[in-house]
Amino acid sequence: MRSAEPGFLRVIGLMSGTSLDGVDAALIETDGVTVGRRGASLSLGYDAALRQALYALFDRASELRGDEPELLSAERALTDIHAEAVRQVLTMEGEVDLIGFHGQTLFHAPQSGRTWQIGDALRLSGATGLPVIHDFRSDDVRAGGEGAPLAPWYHAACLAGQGRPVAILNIGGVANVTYVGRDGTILACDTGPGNALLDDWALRHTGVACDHDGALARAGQVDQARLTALLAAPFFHRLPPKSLDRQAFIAALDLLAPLSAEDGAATLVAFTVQAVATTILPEAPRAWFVCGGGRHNPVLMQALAETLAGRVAPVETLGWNGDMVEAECFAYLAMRSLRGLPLSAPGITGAPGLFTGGRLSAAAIRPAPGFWPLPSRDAALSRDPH
Ligand SMILES: Nc1ncnc2c1ncn2[C@@H]1O[C@H](COP(=O)(O)OP(=O)(O)OP(=O)(O)O)[C@@H](O)[C@H]1O
Ligand SMILES: CC(=O)N[C@H]1[C@@H]2OC[C@@H](O2)[C@@H](O)[C@@H]1O[C@H](C)C(=O)O
Repeated sequence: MRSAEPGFLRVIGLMSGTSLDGVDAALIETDGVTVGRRGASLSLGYDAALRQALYALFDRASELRGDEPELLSAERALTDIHAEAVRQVLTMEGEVDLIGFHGQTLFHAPQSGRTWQIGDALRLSGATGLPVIHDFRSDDVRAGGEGAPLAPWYHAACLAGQGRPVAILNIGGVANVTYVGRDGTILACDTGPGNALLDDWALRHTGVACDHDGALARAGQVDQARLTALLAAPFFHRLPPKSLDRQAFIAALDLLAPLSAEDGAATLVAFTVQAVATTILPEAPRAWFVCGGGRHNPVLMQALAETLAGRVAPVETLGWNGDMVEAECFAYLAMRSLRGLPLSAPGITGAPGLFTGGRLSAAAIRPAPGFWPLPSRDAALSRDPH
């Protein structure tokens, strides 16, 4: 079925985040400016073998050339899970026009001019018969930006009528915030760790890569001296925009190693929360709406509510699906890329202007009627509120 809205395409966004838990897929209808109907969505978990293969690649990502057999084999497996996710959405939704494929970030070092998301877009296009936009971050980094976060474009497009200043806080493997000021100015950055360190800590101590419902952290005490040491890192004194690699604070696990499983988990939760609280924003947000897997952790949510000045609530309060915001975001960004609309902005990624980004891969595509020709870039830009 075609999108009912003229100029809108039906786009599947695919996100596999830094938590390494799997891939999220979500369909939205959009023209890259306005968000229309949200359609089917689902998550497919990585199996243990793929998760381990990816984790092993993280550890040596900065030295990889890109043609190592174990890298290529993980990339194929990763791509095929994404193709399966698309197939399942197609079964529920019928005709779709475009895919936005984030890929798995292996390495993110914008200060060295590199950000690297693996995933074979041409293979995905061939497997699904759909055009695929991918590699969303490289152009921004080449232009001098952080390459992340990119979700603020989507957060801002979805916010409507909330009292400002307002913040959307995503707590994934890494945490990031979108701040919208009184005058609508958008400022964004990664705030610090999200769940990734806590997942690694839980895996080490319990064999399960998640402190489910905060059970460990709830039973522990924060080690204030170690927390202070962690928060002394220069990152927390930098102004936004700024971004992080998943492994940026991995040494925290060694610092906390002498602690019990419970105290270490409590300290890591406090680390995530204090990192958010110390993020330098123009004004304290009146409300923080939280998305990403961290909002399922009640101990983390309670600590955020006790620490932040404004109201703290899950994005479900706004009628959003907090598990699918990032997948929807990459559908939205794919449409923006297709139309040549900006993905970069000074307040979001620190790029020195407004730039588009992303690449189109199309193998054996069956474009839906009306897909070509695209709306003109100039017409799109003149209607873009950002
Ligand atoms: N019930 C729960 N209790 C505690 N933590 C949970 C629960 N459910 C999910 N999580 C956390 O959420 C994480 C997944 O979050 P999410 O899917 O937002 O991450 P991601 O998309 O990989 O990250 P990123 O935003 O960095 O790309 C899990 O790894 C886990 O730590
Ligand atoms: C390099 C990279 O993959 N960064 C991710 C990661 O996960 C959360 C945070 O760090 C954010 O900066 C970004 O993802 C979201 C979707 C973004 O670009 O907005």
